[in-house]
Amino acid sequence: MAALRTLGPKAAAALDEELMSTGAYSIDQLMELAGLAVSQAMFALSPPQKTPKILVACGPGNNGGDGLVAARHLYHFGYQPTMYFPKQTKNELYQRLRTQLEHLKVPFTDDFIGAAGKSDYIIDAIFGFSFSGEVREPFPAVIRALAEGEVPVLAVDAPSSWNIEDGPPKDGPGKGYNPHALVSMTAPKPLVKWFKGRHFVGGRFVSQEIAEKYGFDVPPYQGSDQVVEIGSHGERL
Ligand SMILES: NC(=O)C1=CN([C@@H]2O[C@H](COP(=O)(O)OP(=O)(O)OC[C@H]3O[C@@H](n4cnc5c(N)ncnc54)[C@H](O)[C@@H]3O)[C@@H](O)[C@H]2O)[C@H](O)CC1
Ligand SMILES: [K+]
Repeated sequence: MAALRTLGPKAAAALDEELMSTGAYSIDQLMELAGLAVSQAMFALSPPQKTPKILVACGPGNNGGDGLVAARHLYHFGYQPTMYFPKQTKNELYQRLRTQLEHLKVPFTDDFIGAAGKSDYIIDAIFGFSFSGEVREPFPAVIRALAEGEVPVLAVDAPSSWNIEDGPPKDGPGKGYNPHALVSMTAPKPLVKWFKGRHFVGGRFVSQEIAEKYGFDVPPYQGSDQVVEIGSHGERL
């Protein structure tokens, strides 16, 4: 069976714009569905009885927002999430997502490496389709730990530090980073050509008509699932 078609970074950003203008969605709604999909992918990989302690690393953009939402759902599923969210903006949405977690007594840490050593799984919600250039502080040490660590990682939309079109970096902190699992948002990005792990697609909010306009496929979601597992490179299973 043919692989699901990929969505490049420019088209992914344009799709987001369209969903939030003529599509009449708010960013809160899209992020809620994206984060719920991340939490369902985590549950499909390993339930809270097996891997209770999840470290969620959040970057400064919407990829990080997906991580904040996912952590709240994971808490309600019975996991014990811990947050690493070093670059916080004054953006009101992110402050609300943080407050929601604080009300659940979900801890925030500045010590990624220390927390990683005590975790059963890590969610990489650092950078998504708007990542470019060299990894800037404070993230190089975090990316290096993801690349070298033994704790399995679920990456949100992209393994952070990978070029969205050209895949894994040949040097720098992300060299050798190939996470255990990936959940692509809306559609796989071109970088999946180099991905080797378990692969899910989520973000169940796009019509066939919109998918055709942007040249990607709506994956075969089953029942009320927010994610569907596909092959590493986007093959339909
Ligand atoms: N339609 C969907 O599927 C949706 C996906 N969502 C998620 O949103 C991200 C894309 O979010 P965006 O805010 O555009 O950008 P990122 O989070 O990828 O990153 C921007 C953020 O990172 C900083 N940055 C960029 N490059 C670097 C660097 N080299 N070093 C350090 N920092 C860097 C930049 O300054 C910004 O602050 C997508 O992947 C999905 O996960 C939405 O949640 C909902 C709709
Ligand atoms: K990521």
